[in-house]
Amino acid sequence: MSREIIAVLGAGSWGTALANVAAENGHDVRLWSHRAEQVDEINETHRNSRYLGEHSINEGVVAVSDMKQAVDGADLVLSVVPTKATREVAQQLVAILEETNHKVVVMAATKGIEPGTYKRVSEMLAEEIPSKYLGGLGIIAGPSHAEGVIKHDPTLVTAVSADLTVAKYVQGVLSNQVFRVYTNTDVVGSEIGAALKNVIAIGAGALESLGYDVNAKAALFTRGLAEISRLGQAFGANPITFMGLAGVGDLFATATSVYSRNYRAGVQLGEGKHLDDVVADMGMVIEGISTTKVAHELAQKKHVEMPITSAMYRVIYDNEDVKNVMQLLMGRPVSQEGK
Ligand SMILES: NC(=O)c1ccc[n+]([C@@H]2O[C@H](COP(=O)([O-])OP(=O)(O)OC[C@H]3O[C@@H](n4cnc5c(N)ncnc54)[C@H](O)[C@@H]3O)[C@@H](O)[C@H]2O)c1
Ligand SMILES: O=P(O)(O)OC[C@H](O)CO
Repeated sequence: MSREIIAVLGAGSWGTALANVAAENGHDVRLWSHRAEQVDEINETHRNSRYLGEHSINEGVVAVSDMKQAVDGADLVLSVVPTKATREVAQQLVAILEETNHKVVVMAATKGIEPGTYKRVSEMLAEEIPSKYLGGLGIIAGPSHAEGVIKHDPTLVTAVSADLTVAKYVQGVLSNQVFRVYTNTDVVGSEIGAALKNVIAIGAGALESLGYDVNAKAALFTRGLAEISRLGQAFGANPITFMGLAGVGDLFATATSVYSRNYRAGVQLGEGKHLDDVVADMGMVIEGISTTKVAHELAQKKHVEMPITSAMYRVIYDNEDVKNVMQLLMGRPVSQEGK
């Protein structure tokens, strides 16, 4: 693989960890942050302490606060900002591409769905970035906590694009001995799996707060995955995708890990902490809060049965007690698996 120029947009935990992987693979990596003090810290101390504590970042990662410095001449752009910042950042990217007049491959590592429009992240990017500037478009998904990736915990992710050549290109750029990249062409299924596992992870945290054991958690994962898969299939996803890295893989990682912001938010909500305080104290994006509302609405629009998602909606947005919704879920009419 040749030495690629890679612009990473967003220097939170995941953007920094992905930039680190790319730099360790010998690429020319520019990590854009809209916060000047973060740029200075990364360049001077090779740390991003707010997001990744004392973990050191490869010296090949050059942080910049001017997006043009990151994007000029780039072969690959990784968009790693929260869902709600995706359009704004894409618009800034487009303004630069208009100036530099070159094509880039854009991969989003964001996991969410836009409220109101119900657009997946790659759909937002396709709407914002004119095709004449797109050398390819896709997403990166899979079980990959930044905290694990930065300390070289063996990690598998999937590079997903409708164009397999693009997915294979990203696979080549990012793969190494501890970061193994698969490919997939099911963008719809991968994005739905990546976004909706966060809803179930919040639920897993809530179960933990109640002291429920492994049977309850296994039930939540299994039936949670069943409803994610039902919604995905209503949008034309390949059901096999939900058995893979963007499905069960990421669901397992997120819903069992203390690294997960979604899981931790669920624990705190289950303990009765107010939603506003949970969000404020986390100081990092908790995508599942917004995704729960989006998924609840999509289930109604698409007439897909998603009882766990709806229960989580009531816990998060109607302040319903976790124990009550759990009892309601358990009291539903018994039914048949596989439907
Ligand atoms: N953290 C992980 O382990 C992980 C792993 C896989 C995927 N993801 C996904 O990646 C996305 C980003 O997550 P994260 O963990 O890096 O979040 P984070 O909260 O750690 O960091 C978000 C970054 O985006 C920046 N940002 C926010 N709004 C911005 C704007 N309008 N313009 C420019 N920059 C802006 C913030 O300053 C911050 O640097 C999320 O969708 C998340 O689900 C995270
Ligand atoms: O920390 P979370 O809950 O946003 O999860 C991070 C990743 O999506 C795990 O793959």
